[in-house]
Amino acid sequence: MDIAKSEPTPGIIQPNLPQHRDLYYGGAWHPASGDRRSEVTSPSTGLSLGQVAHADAADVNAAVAAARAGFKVWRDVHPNERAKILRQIAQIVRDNALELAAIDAVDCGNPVKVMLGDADTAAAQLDFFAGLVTEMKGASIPMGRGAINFSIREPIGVVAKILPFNHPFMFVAGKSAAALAAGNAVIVKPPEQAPLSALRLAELVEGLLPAGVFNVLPGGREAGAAIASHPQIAMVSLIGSVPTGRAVMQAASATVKPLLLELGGKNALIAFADADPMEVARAMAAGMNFTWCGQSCGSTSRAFVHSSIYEQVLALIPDVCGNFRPGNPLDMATTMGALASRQQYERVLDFIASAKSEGARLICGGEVPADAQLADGCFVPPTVFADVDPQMRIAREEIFGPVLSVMPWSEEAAMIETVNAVDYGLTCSIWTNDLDAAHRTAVAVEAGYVWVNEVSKHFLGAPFGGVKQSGLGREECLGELLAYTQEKNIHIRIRPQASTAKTPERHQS
Ligand SMILES: NC(=O)c1ccc[n+]([C@@H]2O[C@H](COP(=O)([O-])OP(=O)(O)OC[C@H]3O[C@@H](n4cnc5c(N)ncnc54)[C@H](O)[C@@H]3O)[C@@H](O)[C@H]2O)c1
Repeated sequence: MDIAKSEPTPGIIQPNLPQHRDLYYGGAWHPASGDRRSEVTSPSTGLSLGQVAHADAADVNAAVAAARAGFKVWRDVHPNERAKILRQIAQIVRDNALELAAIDAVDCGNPVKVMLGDADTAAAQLDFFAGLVTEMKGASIPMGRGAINFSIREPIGVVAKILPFNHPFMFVAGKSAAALAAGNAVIVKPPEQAPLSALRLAELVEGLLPAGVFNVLPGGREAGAAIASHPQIAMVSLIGSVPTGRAVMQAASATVKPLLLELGGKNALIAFADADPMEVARAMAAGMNFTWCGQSCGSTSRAFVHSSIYEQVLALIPDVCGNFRPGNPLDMATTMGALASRQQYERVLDFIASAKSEGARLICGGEVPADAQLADGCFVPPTVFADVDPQMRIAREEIFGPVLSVMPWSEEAAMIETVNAVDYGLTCSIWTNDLDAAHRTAVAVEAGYVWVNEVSKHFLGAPFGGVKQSGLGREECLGELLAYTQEKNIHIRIRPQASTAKTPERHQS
Protein backbone atom coordinates (compact mmCIF):
# COMPACT_ATOMS: atom_id res chain seq x y z
CA MET A 1 0.00 0.00 0.00
CA ASP A 2 1.25 3.48 -0.85
CA ILE A 3 0.68 5.88 2.06
CA ALA A 4 0.39 8.84 -0.30
CA LYS A 5 -2.80 7.27 -1.68
CA SER A 6 -4.39 6.39 1.67
CA GLU A 7 -7.74 7.89 2.72
CA PRO A 8 -7.66 11.06 4.93
CA THR A 9 -8.44 10.41 8.60
CA PRO A 10 -10.02 13.17 10.72
CA GLY A 11 -7.53 14.89 13.06
CA ILE A 12 -4.52 13.51 11.23
CA ILE A 13 -2.33 15.71 9.01
CA GLN A 14 -2.06 14.34 5.45
CA PRO A 15 1.52 14.44 4.17
CA ASN A 16 2.05 16.00 0.78
CA LEU A 17 5.10 14.11 -0.46
CA PRO A 18 7.55 15.66 -2.95
CA GLN A 19 6.87 15.02 -6.64
CA HIS A 20 10.53 14.93 -7.59
CA ARG A 21 12.43 11.84 -6.49
CA ASP A 22 15.63 12.34 -8.47
CA LEU A 23 18.95 13.95 -7.62
CA TYR A 24 18.95 17.74 -7.65
CA TYR A 25 22.08 19.44 -8.90
CA GLY A 26 23.04 22.22 -11.29
CA GLY A 27 19.51 23.64 -10.89
CA ALA A 28 17.86 20.57 -12.45
CA TRP A 29 16.65 17.05 -11.60
CA HIS A 30 18.68 14.06 -12.75
CA PRO A 31 18.15 10.31 -12.39
CA ALA A 32 20.91 8.49 -10.53
CA SER A 33 23.50 6.80 -12.74
CA GLY A 34 22.14 3.43 -13.85
CA ASP A 35 18.78 4.72 -12.56
CA ARG A 36 19.57 3.36 -9.10
CA ARG A 37 16.70 3.86 -6.64
CA SER A 38 15.96 2.93 -3.08
CA GLU A 39 12.68 2.38 -1.30
CA VAL A 40 11.65 4.77 1.46
CA THR A 41 9.31 3.47 4.15
CA SER A 42 7.50 5.13 7.00
CA PRO A 43 8.83 3.85 10.34
CA SER A 44 5.48 4.41 12.03
CA THR A 45 3.51 2.15 9.68
CA GLY A 46 6.01 0.19 7.60
CA LEU A 47 4.19 1.55 4.51
CA SER A 48 6.01 2.64 1.36
CA LEU A 49 6.62 6.31 0.70
CA GLY A 50 7.83 5.49 -2.80
CA GLN A 51 11.28 5.33 -4.29
CA VAL A 52 14.09 7.86 -4.33
CA ALA A 53 17.15 8.07 -6.59
CA HIS A 54 20.24 6.65 -4.92
CA ALA A 55 23.48 8.47 -5.76
CA ASP A 56 26.81 6.77 -6.30
CA ALA A 57 30.33 8.06 -6.96
CA ALA A 58 29.54 8.97 -10.59
CA ASP A 59 26.62 11.12 -9.44
CA VAL A 60 28.85 12.79 -6.85
CA ASN A 61 31.27 13.70 -9.68
CA ALA A 62 28.49 15.23 -11.75
CA ALA A 63 27.09 17.16 -8.79
CA VAL A 64 30.51 18.48 -7.83
CA ALA A 65 31.08 19.81 -11.37
CA ALA A 66 27.73 21.61 -11.18
CA ALA A 67 28.48 22.92 -7.70
CA ARG A 68 31.89 24.22 -8.81
CA ALA A 69 30.16 26.24 -11.52
CA GLY A 70 27.58 27.49 -9.01
CA PHE A 71 30.28 28.45 -6.55
CA LYS A 72 32.01 30.69 -9.10
CA VAL A 73 28.80 32.69 -9.46
CA TRP A 74 27.68 32.70 -5.82
CA ARG A 75 31.00 33.78 -4.29
CA ASP A 76 30.76 37.01 -6.31
CA VAL A 77 27.18 37.79 -5.32
CA HIS A 78 27.24 40.77 -2.95
CA PRO A 79 27.01 39.56 0.68
CA ASN A 80 23.88 41.58 1.33
CA GLU A 81 22.23 40.05 -1.72
CA ARG A 82 23.17 36.58 -0.44
CA ALA A 83 21.58 37.54 2.88
CA LYS A 84 18.42 38.69 1.11
CA ILE A 85 18.07 35.34 -0.65
CA LEU A 86 18.65 33.40 2.58
CA ARG A 87 15.90 35.44 4.24
CA GLN A 88 13.58 34.61 1.34
CA ILE A 89 14.33 30.92 1.89
CA ALA A 90 13.58 31.38 5.62
CA GLN A 91 10.21 32.84 4.70
CA ILE A 92 9.49 29.96 2.30
CA VAL A 93 10.28 27.55 5.12
CA ARG A 94 7.88 29.37 7.47
CA ASP A 95 5.16 29.50 4.80
CA ASN A 96 5.47 25.75 4.20
CA ALA A 97 6.31 24.66 7.75
CA LEU A 98 3.34 22.34 8.23
CA GLU A 99 3.93 20.59 4.92
CA LEU A 100 7.64 20.12 5.66
CA ALA A 101 6.89 18.96 9.20
CA ALA A 102 4.39 16.38 7.94
CA ILE A 103 6.91 15.02 5.44
CA ASP A 104 9.48 14.57 8.20
CA ALA A 105 6.86 13.07 10.53
CA VAL A 106 5.86 10.36 8.08
CA ASP A 107 9.43 9.82 6.86
CA CYS A 108 11.49 9.80 10.09
CA GLY A 109 8.79 9.06 12.68
CA ASN A 110 9.05 12.23 14.82
CA PRO A 111 5.70 13.84 15.80
CA VAL A 112 4.49 16.54 13.42
CA LYS A 113 4.08 19.07 16.21
CA VAL A 114 7.77 19.04 17.13
CA MET A 115 8.76 18.95 13.46
CA LEU A 116 6.92 22.27 13.12
CA GLY A 117 9.37 23.51 15.73
CA ASP A 118 12.23 22.12 13.62
CA ALA A 119 11.03 24.12 10.60
CA ASP A 120 10.88 27.20 12.78
CA THR A 121 14.43 26.59 14.05
CA ALA A 122 15.68 26.11 10.50
CA ALA A 123 14.11 29.41 9.45
CA ALA A 124 15.66 31.13 12.48
CA GLN A 125 19.09 29.73 11.55
CA LEU A 126 18.71 30.97 7.97
CA ASP A 127 17.85 34.45 9.27
CA PHE A 128 20.63 34.33 11.85
CA PHE A 129 23.36 33.57 9.32
CA ALA A 130 21.87 36.04 6.84
CA GLY A 131 22.44 38.65 9.54
CA LEU A 132 26.08 37.66 9.91
CA VAL A 133 27.23 38.03 6.29
CA THR A 134 29.16 41.23 7.00
CA GLU A 135 30.79 39.64 10.07
CA MET A 136 32.90 37.51 7.73
CA LYS A 137 35.71 39.92 8.48
CA GLY A 138 39.46 39.79 8.25
CA ALA A 139 41.90 41.93 10.21
CA SER A 140 44.36 44.69 9.60
CA ILE A 141 47.83 44.01 10.97
CA PRO A 142 50.15 46.96 11.77
CA MET A 143 53.37 46.77 9.69
CA GLY A 144 54.63 50.36 9.96
CA ARG A 145 54.02 53.17 7.53
CA GLY A 146 55.76 51.43 4.64
CA ALA A 147 53.17 48.71 4.19
CA ILE A 148 49.55 47.74 4.54
CA ASN A 149 48.92 44.23 5.77
CA PHE A 150 45.46 42.81 6.07
CA SER A 151 43.58 39.56 5.85
CA ILE A 152 40.35 38.80 4.09
CA ARG A 153 38.03 35.84 4.52
CA GLU A 154 36.96 34.00 1.41
CA PRO A 155 34.45 31.19 0.96
CA ILE A 156 36.14 27.84 0.78
CA GLY A 157 34.43 26.35 -2.31
CA VAL A 158 32.10 23.39 -2.56
CA VAL A 159 30.99 22.29 0.90
CA ALA A 160 29.32 18.93 1.49
CA LYS A 161 26.88 18.31 4.32
CA ILE A 162 26.36 14.65 5.26
CA LEU A 163 23.32 14.37 7.51
CA PRO A 164 21.64 11.93 9.93
CA PHE A 165 18.00 10.95 10.27
CA ASN A 166 16.88 12.52 13.53
CA HIS A 167 16.05 16.07 12.38
CA PRO A 168 16.11 15.71 8.58
CA PHE A 169 14.62 19.02 7.51
CA MET A 170 16.13 21.20 10.23
CA PHE A 171 19.59 19.92 9.32
CA VAL A 172 19.13 20.28 5.56
CA ALA A 173 17.93 23.87 5.71
CA GLY A 174 19.38 25.20 8.96
CA LYS A 175 22.80 23.63 8.63
CA SER A 176 23.21 24.79 5.03
CA ALA A 177 22.67 28.40 6.09
CA ALA A 178 26.17 29.27 7.35
CA ALA A 179 27.96 27.72 4.38
CA LEU A 180 25.68 29.51 1.91
CA ALA A 181 25.92 32.82 3.77
CA ALA A 182 29.70 32.65 3.47
CA GLY A 183 29.44 32.27 -0.32
CA ASN A 184 30.00 28.52 -0.72
CA ALA A 185 28.10 26.08 -2.89
CA VAL A 186 26.52 23.26 -0.89
CA ILE A 187 25.91 19.60 -1.66
CA VAL A 188 23.60 18.00 0.86
CA LYS A 189 23.51 14.25 1.32
CA PRO A 190 20.34 13.65 3.31
CA PRO A 191 19.94 10.53 5.46
CA GLU A 192 18.96 7.43 3.47
CA GLN A 193 16.21 6.72 6.04
CA ALA A 194 14.50 10.12 5.57
CA PRO A 195 15.44 11.95 2.37
CA LEU A 196 12.05 13.39 1.41
CA SER A 197 12.04 16.79 3.14
CA ALA A 198 15.40 17.62 1.51
CA LEU A 199 13.86 16.95 -1.92
CA ARG A 200 10.85 19.09 -1.03
CA LEU A 201 13.13 21.95 0.01
CA ALA A 202 14.90 21.72 -3.36
CA GLU A 203 11.48 21.95 -5.05
CA LEU A 204 10.48 24.95 -2.95
CA VAL A 205 13.63 27.02 -3.48
CA GLU A 206 14.12 26.14 -7.15
CA GLY A 207 15.22 29.21 -9.12
CA LEU A 208 16.00 31.31 -6.08
CA LEU A 209 19.71 30.56 -5.97
CA PRO A 210 22.03 30.43 -9.00
CA ALA A 211 22.18 26.94 -10.53
CA GLY A 212 24.57 24.63 -8.71
CA VAL A 213 24.63 26.56 -5.43
CA PHE A 214 22.27 24.23 -3.54
CA ASN A 215 22.31 20.56 -4.47
CA VAL A 216 20.67 17.50 -2.93
CA LEU A 217 22.07 14.01 -3.46
CA PRO A 218 20.03 11.29 -1.74
CA GLY A 219 22.13 8.19 -1.19
CA GLY A 220 23.82 6.09 1.42
CA ARG A 221 27.28 5.28 2.67
CA GLU A 222 28.72 4.94 -0.87
CA ALA A 223 27.73 8.49 -1.80
CA GLY A 224 28.97 9.74 1.58
CA ALA A 225 32.34 8.05 1.11
CA ALA A 226 32.68 9.45 -2.43
CA ILE A 227 31.93 12.92 -1.07
CA ALA A 228 34.46 12.64 1.75
CA SER A 229 37.29 11.72 -0.61
CA HIS A 230 36.38 13.95 -3.55
CA PRO A 231 39.31 16.22 -4.49
CA GLN A 232 37.04 19.10 -5.53
CA ILE A 233 34.95 19.15 -2.41
CA ALA A 234 36.74 21.69 -0.28
CA MET A 235 35.18 20.86 3.06
CA VAL A 236 32.91 18.25 4.63
CA SER A 237 30.56 18.81 7.50
CA LEU A 238 29.15 15.63 9.00
CA ILE A 239 26.46 15.15 11.60
CA GLY A 240 26.53 11.49 12.44
CA SER A 241 27.99 8.74 14.58
CA VAL A 242 31.56 8.49 15.83
CA PRO A 243 32.46 5.54 13.53
CA THR A 244 31.22 7.55 10.53
CA GLY A 245 33.23 10.52 11.78
CA ARG A 246 36.36 8.40 11.82
CA ALA A 247 35.67 7.05 8.30
CA VAL A 248 35.10 10.57 6.97
CA MET A 249 38.30 11.84 8.61
CA GLN A 250 40.26 9.04 7.01
CA ALA A 251 38.78 9.60 3.57
CA ALA A 252 39.22 13.37 3.83
CA SER A 253 42.87 13.06 4.79
CA ALA A 254 43.84 12.19 1.20
CA THR A 255 42.94 15.72 0.14
CA VAL A 256 43.63 17.43 3.50
CA LYS A 257 40.05 18.68 3.78
CA PRO A 258 38.93 20.68 6.77
CA LEU A 259 36.07 19.01 8.62
CA LEU A 260 33.28 20.03 10.88
CA LEU A 261 32.09 17.01 12.84
CA GLU A 262 29.04 16.89 15.09
CA LEU A 263 29.11 13.33 16.36
CA GLY A 264 27.55 11.21 19.06
CA GLY A 265 27.14 11.60 22.79
CA LYS A 266 26.64 9.62 26.00
CA ASN A 267 25.79 12.66 28.02
CA ALA A 268 25.37 13.03 31.76
CA LEU A 269 22.69 14.68 33.86
CA ILE A 270 23.99 15.30 37.39
CA ALA A 271 21.59 15.93 40.27
CA PHE A 272 23.02 17.14 43.58
CA ALA A 273 21.48 16.37 47.00
CA ASP A 274 19.89 19.84 47.24
CA ALA A 275 18.04 19.62 43.91
CA ASP A 276 14.24 19.39 43.92
CA PRO A 277 13.31 15.74 43.15
CA MET A 278 10.37 16.69 40.93
CA GLU A 279 12.45 19.18 38.97
CA VAL A 280 15.13 16.51 38.53
CA ALA A 281 12.64 13.86 37.39
CA ARG A 282 11.16 16.27 34.84
CA ALA A 283 14.64 17.25 33.63
CA MET A 284 15.58 13.57 33.23
CA ALA A 285 12.59 13.07 30.93
CA ALA A 286 13.10 16.36 29.05
CA GLY A 287 16.83 15.69 28.66
CA MET A 288 16.08 12.36 27.01
CA ASN A 289 14.10 14.05 24.23
CA PHE A 290 11.57 11.23 24.45
CA THR A 291 9.30 13.04 21.97
CA TRP A 292 11.69 12.00 19.21
CA CYS A 293 12.53 8.73 20.95
CA GLY A 294 15.77 9.94 22.48
CA GLN A 295 17.27 10.23 19.00
CA SER A 296 19.31 13.28 19.82
CA CYS A 297 23.07 13.59 20.09
CA GLY A 298 22.57 15.86 23.10
CA SER A 299 20.25 13.51 25.03
CA THR A 300 21.34 13.13 28.65
CA SER A 301 21.11 9.34 28.64
CA ARG A 302 23.09 8.80 31.87
CA ALA A 303 21.53 10.35 34.98
CA PHE A 304 23.73 10.56 38.07
CA VAL A 305 21.37 11.23 40.99
CA HIS A 306 22.66 11.86 44.53
CA SER A 307 21.83 8.89 46.75
CA SER A 308 19.94 11.10 49.25
CA ILE A 309 17.22 11.88 46.66
CA TYR A 310 17.68 8.81 44.43
CA GLU A 311 14.63 6.74 45.43
CA GLN A 312 12.44 9.85 45.65
CA VAL A 313 13.35 10.80 42.07
CA LEU A 314 12.87 7.24 40.80
CA ALA A 315 9.39 7.10 42.35
CA LEU A 316 8.38 10.11 40.23
CA ILE A 317 9.81 8.78 36.96
CA PRO A 318 6.91 6.54 35.76
CA ASP A 319 4.46 9.44 36.03
CA VAL A 320 6.75 11.97 34.38
CA CYS A 321 7.58 9.57 31.55
CA GLY A 322 3.88 8.79 31.17
CA ASN A 323 3.54 12.22 29.54
CA PHE A 324 5.23 10.69 26.48
CA ARG A 325 3.05 8.11 24.79
CA PRO A 326 3.98 6.58 21.45
CA GLY A 327 1.46 7.44 18.75
CA ASN A 328 0.86 8.31 15.11
CA PRO A 329 3.46 10.98 14.23
CA LEU A 330 0.95 12.70 11.92
CA ASP A 331 -1.45 13.33 14.79
CA MET A 332 -0.96 16.82 16.23
CA ALA A 333 -1.70 15.43 19.72
CA THR A 334 1.05 12.79 19.63
CA THR A 335 3.71 13.24 22.31
CA MET A 336 6.18 10.56 21.20
CA GLY A 337 6.93 9.24 17.73
CA ALA A 338 8.52 6.15 16.25
CA LEU A 339 12.20 5.29 15.93
CA ALA A 340 13.51 6.25 12.51
CA SER A 341 13.99 2.78 11.04
CA ARG A 342 13.51 -0.91 11.65
CA GLN A 343 17.27 -1.24 12.09
CA GLN A 344 17.31 1.43 14.79
CA TYR A 345 14.31 -0.23 16.46
CA GLU A 346 16.03 -3.63 16.59
CA ARG A 347 19.16 -1.98 17.96
CA VAL A 348 17.25 -0.28 20.79
CA LEU A 349 15.43 -3.51 21.72
CA ASP A 350 18.79 -5.26 21.83
CA PHE A 351 20.11 -2.66 24.30
CA ILE A 352 16.99 -3.11 26.47
CA ALA A 353 17.51 -6.88 26.48
CA SER A 354 21.17 -6.41 27.44
CA ALA A 355 20.22 -4.15 30.39
CA LYS A 356 17.72 -6.72 31.63
CA SER A 357 20.19 -9.57 31.35
CA GLU A 358 22.96 -7.54 33.02
CA GLY A 359 20.69 -6.95 36.02
CA ALA A 360 19.64 -3.27 35.77
CA ARG A 361 16.38 -2.40 37.60
CA LEU A 362 13.55 -1.53 35.17
CA ILE A 363 11.61 1.54 36.36
CA CYS A 364 9.30 2.01 33.38
CA GLY A 365 8.88 0.98 29.74
CA GLY A 366 11.03 -1.84 28.48
CA GLU A 367 8.30 -3.50 26.36
CA VAL A 368 6.91 -2.48 23.00
CA PRO A 369 3.38 -1.00 23.19
CA ALA A 370 0.49 -3.48 23.09
CA ASP A 371 -1.71 -1.06 21.06
CA ALA A 372 -2.71 -2.91 17.85
CA GLN A 373 -2.67 0.38 15.87
CA LEU A 374 1.06 0.69 16.52
CA ALA A 375 1.88 -2.93 15.76
CA ASP A 376 3.56 -2.29 12.38
CA GLY A 377 5.63 0.69 13.54
CA CYS A 378 8.97 1.08 15.31
CA PHE A 379 7.54 2.20 18.66
CA VAL A 380 9.35 1.89 21.99
CA PRO A 381 8.04 3.76 25.07
CA PRO A 382 10.26 5.76 27.46
CA THR A 383 12.42 3.16 29.16
CA VAL A 384 14.30 3.90 32.37
CA PHE A 385 16.71 1.57 34.14
CA ALA A 386 18.01 2.28 37.67
CA ASP A 387 21.00 0.82 39.54
CA VAL A 388 22.92 0.78 36.29
CA ASP A 389 26.55 -0.17 36.67
CA PRO A 390 28.93 2.07 34.68
CA GLN A 391 30.34 -1.09 33.06
CA MET A 392 27.00 -2.19 31.58
CA ARG A 393 26.53 -1.74 27.83
CA ILE A 394 23.66 0.73 28.26
CA ALA A 395 25.93 2.95 30.39
CA ARG A 396 28.84 2.96 27.94
CA GLU A 397 27.45 2.97 24.39
CA GLU A 398 25.34 5.57 22.64
CA ILE A 399 21.90 3.98 22.16
CA PHE A 400 20.23 6.84 20.26
CA GLY A 401 16.91 5.60 21.57
CA PRO A 402 14.49 6.21 24.47
CA VAL A 403 16.57 4.40 27.09
CA LEU A 404 17.84 6.21 30.19
CA SER A 405 20.40 4.77 32.63
CA VAL A 406 20.18 6.04 36.22
CA MET A 407 23.03 5.70 38.70
CA PRO A 408 23.25 6.79 42.35
CA TRP A 409 26.29 8.70 43.63
CA SER A 410 27.51 9.95 46.96
CA GLU A 411 31.12 11.00 46.47
CA GLU A 412 31.57 13.94 44.09
CA ALA A 413 35.07 13.23 42.81
CA ALA A 414 34.26 9.59 42.04
CA MET A 415 31.03 10.63 40.28
CA ILE A 416 32.88 13.14 38.07
CA GLU A 417 35.41 10.46 37.20
CA THR A 418 32.61 8.14 36.04
CA VAL A 419 30.92 10.96 34.10
CA ASN A 420 34.20 11.59 32.26
CA ALA A 421 35.07 7.93 31.74
CA VAL A 422 33.45 7.71 28.28
CA ASP A 423 35.08 8.72 24.98
CA TYR A 424 32.20 11.11 24.25
CA GLY A 425 31.96 14.71 25.46
CA LEU A 426 29.00 16.58 24.01
CA THR A 427 26.55 17.91 26.66
CA CYS A 428 26.05 17.84 30.42
CA SER A 429 23.16 19.05 32.59
CA ILE A 430 23.77 19.96 36.25
CA TRP A 431 20.98 20.39 38.83
CA THR A 432 21.75 22.18 42.08
CA ASN A 433 21.02 25.38 44.00
CA ASP A 434 24.61 25.60 45.19
CA LEU A 435 26.54 28.10 43.08
CA ASP A 436 29.90 26.63 44.00
CA ALA A 437 28.83 23.08 43.16
CA ALA A 438 27.40 24.27 39.84
CA HIS A 439 30.58 26.11 38.79
CA ARG A 440 32.88 23.41 40.11
CA THR A 441 31.03 20.73 38.17
CA ALA A 442 30.62 22.77 34.98
CA VAL A 443 34.39 23.19 34.87
CA ALA A 444 35.15 19.56 35.81
CA VAL A 445 32.97 17.77 33.26
CA GLU A 446 34.44 16.96 29.86
CA ALA A 447 31.66 18.29 27.62
CA GLY A 448 31.34 21.02 25.01
CA TYR A 449 27.88 22.30 26.06
CA VAL A 450 26.85 22.52 29.71
CA TRP A 451 23.49 23.49 31.21
CA VAL A 452 22.92 24.43 34.84
CA ASN A 453 19.32 23.94 35.98
CA GLU A 454 18.39 23.61 32.31
CA VAL A 455 18.51 20.78 29.81
CA SER A 456 18.10 19.92 26.13
CA LYS A 457 17.70 23.50 24.83
CA HIS A 458 19.92 25.12 22.21
CA PHE A 459 20.50 28.87 22.08
CA LEU A 460 21.19 30.36 18.66
CA GLY A 461 24.45 32.31 18.95
CA ALA A 462 25.89 30.02 21.67
CA PRO A 463 28.55 27.64 20.27
CA PHE A 464 27.32 24.03 20.13
CA GLY A 465 29.76 21.16 19.70
CA GLY A 466 31.64 18.39 21.41
CA VAL A 467 34.99 17.60 22.96
CA LYS A 468 36.83 14.27 22.80
CA GLN A 469 35.23 11.98 20.18
CA SER A 470 31.96 13.92 20.07
CA GLY A 471 33.27 16.11 17.31
CA LEU A 472 35.33 18.96 15.95
CA GLY A 473 34.26 22.58 15.57
CA ARG A 474 31.29 24.60 16.78
CA GLU A 475 27.93 25.33 15.20
CA GLU A 476 24.97 27.68 15.72
CA CYS A 477 27.27 30.68 16.20
CA LEU A 478 29.60 33.07 14.34
CA GLY A 479 32.30 30.37 14.52
CA GLU A 480 30.17 28.17 12.25
CA LEU A 481 30.10 30.86 9.57
CA LEU A 482 33.86 31.42 9.87
CA ALA A 483 34.49 27.67 9.65
CA TYR A 484 33.25 27.85 6.05
CA THR A 485 35.82 30.51 5.14
CA GLN A 486 39.55 30.60 4.68
CA GLU A 487 41.79 33.47 5.57
CA LYS A 488 44.04 35.12 2.99
CA ASN A 489 46.70 37.58 4.06
CA ILE A 490 47.63 40.41 1.70
CA HIS A 491 50.76 42.50 2.15
CA ILE A 492 51.08 45.72 0.16
CA ARG A 493 54.42 47.53 0.13
CA ILE A 494 53.92 51.25 -0.14
CA ARG A 495 56.68 52.63 -2.28
CA PRO A 496 58.06 56.06 -1.46
CA GLN A 497 57.07 58.85 -3.79
CA ALA A 498 59.27 58.79 -6.89
CA SER A 499 61.93 61.59 -6.78
CA THR A 500 61.11 64.59 -9.02
CA ALA A 501 64.69 65.98 -8.85
CA LYS A 502 66.01 63.43 -11.30
CA THR A 503 66.54 64.82 -14.79
CA PRO A 504 64.50 62.92 -17.29
CA GLU A 505 66.50 61.10 -19.92
CA ARG A 506 66.51 62.82 -23.26
CA HIS A 507 65.44 60.73 -26.13
CA GLN A 508 66.94 61.43 -29.47
CA SER A 509 64.62 61.30 -32.34
N1 LIG B 1 26.54 16.16 17.46
C1 LIG B 1 25.43 16.45 16.79
O1 LIG B 1 25.08 17.61 16.59
C2 LIG B 1 24.55 15.33 16.28
C3 LIG B 1 23.24 15.61 15.89
C4 LIG B 1 22.44 14.59 15.45
C5 LIG B 1 22.92 13.29 15.37
N2 LIG B 1 24.19 13.03 15.74
C6 LIG B 1 24.71 11.63 15.71
O2 LIG B 1 24.26 10.93 14.55
C7 LIG B 1 24.16 9.53 14.85
C8 LIG B 1 22.82 8.99 14.39
O3 LIG B 1 22.61 9.22 13.06
P1 LIG B 1 22.93 8.10 11.94
O4 LIG B 1 22.72 6.74 12.49
O5 LIG B 1 22.24 8.52 10.70
O6 LIG B 1 24.48 8.30 11.80
P2 LIG B 1 25.46 7.64 10.71
O7 LIG B 1 26.81 8.02 11.15
O8 LIG B 1 25.16 6.21 10.50
O9 LIG B 1 25.06 8.37 9.35
C9 LIG B 1 25.13 9.77 9.22
C10 LIG B 1 25.30 10.11 7.75
O10 LIG B 1 26.58 9.63 7.33
C11 LIG B 1 26.45 8.83 6.15
N3 LIG B 1 27.51 7.84 6.16
C12 LIG B 1 27.51 6.61 6.75
N4 LIG B 1 28.69 6.02 6.57
C13 LIG B 1 29.48 6.87 5.89
C14 LIG B 1 30.83 6.83 5.42
N5 LIG B 1 31.61 5.76 5.63
N6 LIG B 1 31.33 7.92 4.77
C15 LIG B 1 30.55 9.02 4.58
N7 LIG B 1 29.26 9.09 4.97
C16 LIG B 1 28.73 8.03 5.62
C17 LIG B 1 25.05 8.28 6.22
O11 LIG B 1 24.59 7.91 4.94
C18 LIG B 1 24.29 9.46 6.82
O12 LIG B 1 23.93 10.38 5.83
C19 LIG B 1 24.31 9.42 16.36
O13 LIG B 1 25.59 8.96 16.67
C20 LIG B 1 24.12 10.84 16.82
O14 LIG B 1 24.69 11.14 18.07
C21 LIG B 1 25.03 14.02 16.18
